[in-house]
Amino acid sequence: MSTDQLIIADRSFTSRLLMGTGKFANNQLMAEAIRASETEVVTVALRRVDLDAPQDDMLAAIDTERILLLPNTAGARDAEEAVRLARYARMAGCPSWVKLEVTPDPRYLLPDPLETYKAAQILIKEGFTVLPYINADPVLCKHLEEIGCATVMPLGSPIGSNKGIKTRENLRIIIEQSHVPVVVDAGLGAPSHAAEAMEMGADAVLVNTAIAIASDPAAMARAFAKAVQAGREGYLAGLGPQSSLASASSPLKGLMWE
Ligand SMILES: CC(=O)[C@@H](O)[C@H](O)COP(=O)(O)O
Repeated sequence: MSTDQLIIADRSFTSRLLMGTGKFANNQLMAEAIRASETEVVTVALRRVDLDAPQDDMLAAIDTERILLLPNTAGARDAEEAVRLARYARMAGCPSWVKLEVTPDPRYLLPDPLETYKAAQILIKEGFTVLPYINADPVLCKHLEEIGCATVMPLGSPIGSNKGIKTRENLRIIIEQSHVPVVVDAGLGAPSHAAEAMEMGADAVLVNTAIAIASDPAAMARAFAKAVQAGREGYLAGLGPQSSLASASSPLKGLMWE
């Protein structure tokens, strides 16, 4: 087993690629992509599945022996709706982990910081392990960490936009300050975006759209997995500093004709 484990709450994971399950053309493509990604955490929108129906095709496609099924509260417009969805998942037998998403505005799907904080407080008191999706706001991240969130999940850019990391400076501060894993979530549209997040020192990334809408989702999932691994290894190896001036790679003194 790799010694470089991602630890979230009381669980450890080898893969640092979390995957969403929306937007796949069918469950078979989704299952193939999940396998190819080697992910160990898959998020599922509570609104999309019937937790009371064990034969629900979508859940059947996920090997829950190996993979943590992380219910998310996608579609919740305020704290009350998010809390209701999380309680429903637990009552239906899901683990007490929840990816908390509160997005009142359907146009940009940006997370509501106040309602997310409020819901996180309630759910943590009720014993949930809470992984909140949030704006890349370093102050909010600190507050969520202080009340006991298991991770922070700041966005790279809006959900489904594929624009990559547009929040780089704030992410840098969040990564520097955080004592819980930082999972860059949303907007990562290409494997290089995921590598960039990992090279910055993010602990993990979450990707859905870019994999689901690729012409070959399984191949794209594999590409993301490699990029996440490469970015992580680059980060651990210690990237050199950037400079606005050039510095020669070969010696400029002692040349043969000198
Ligand atoms: C908050 C949310 O819904 C994201 O987890 C989303 O599923 C992933 O974002 P992308 O679809 O942009 O990869």
